[in-house]
Amino acid sequence: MAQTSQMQQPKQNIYGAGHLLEENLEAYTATTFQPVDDVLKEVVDRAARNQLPPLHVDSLDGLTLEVVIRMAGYKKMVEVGTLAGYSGIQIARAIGPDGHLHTIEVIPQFAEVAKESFRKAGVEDRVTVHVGSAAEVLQRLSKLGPFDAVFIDADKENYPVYLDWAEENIRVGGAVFADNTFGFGHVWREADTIVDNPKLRGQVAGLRKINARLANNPNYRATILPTNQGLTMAVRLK
Ligand SMILES: C[S@@+](CC[C@H](N)C(=O)[O-])C[C@H]1O[C@@H](n2cnc3c(N)ncnc32)[C@H](O)[C@@H]1O
Repeated sequence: MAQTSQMQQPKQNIYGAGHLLEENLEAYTATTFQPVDDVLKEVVDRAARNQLPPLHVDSLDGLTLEVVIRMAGYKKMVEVGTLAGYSGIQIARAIGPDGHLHTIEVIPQFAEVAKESFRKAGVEDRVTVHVGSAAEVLQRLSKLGPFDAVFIDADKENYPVYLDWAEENIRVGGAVFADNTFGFGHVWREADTIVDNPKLRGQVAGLRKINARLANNPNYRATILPTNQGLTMAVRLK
């Protein structure tokens, strides 16, 4: 049918699942709300020149994170997964000059790129970049808690480990944010049905666990923003 043949093919992500947001709406939101300013664009370009993978938070999710953190007035935050500092800059802007962000990156080269990003964004005084495996660094950070919020955006398989830590180290009224919680379009599947891609199977298993845990924990009120990547957010009630 003519109408069908004129329809745009849905965009595909790296695992072949479609993006949720229709392309015209995606273009409209990007033009209107302008989630990527010159500072963030420079980070993306410099990260590419340094051959970092292009895995920063979806630009609209990053902006949402910034706006929600500002609304809540959070000041003391932890980020698991720094990469080049893209989302870290948005968090740092949101917490303001009297806030502090501890961000954790396992690859030293990425951490160096991120430090440069924080310098260039003028937020280096309010950000500490910790180099190391998140599970280990988090244990050391416990003594600085409790924290207002944690943004989980590293190895998806280990999200449940990071959620364990977050549950112990955020205050009542604080929040857990987790990125990519649609599992690249596959989170609706039982993980063990993903037979052809063991990495994705592990990622989906981790993501399904944290979504279910947050959705069913009476100490939290949780939702998932239905963006292209899925952004889970949960506030601690008690
Ligand atoms: C999706 S990227 C983070 C993107 C970043 N939050 C942003 O939006 O700009 C995930 C990052 O987590 C790091 N990472 C992966 N496993 C990790 C671990 N076990 N501990 C700490 N960092 C880890 C990766 O090296 C990568 O830089």
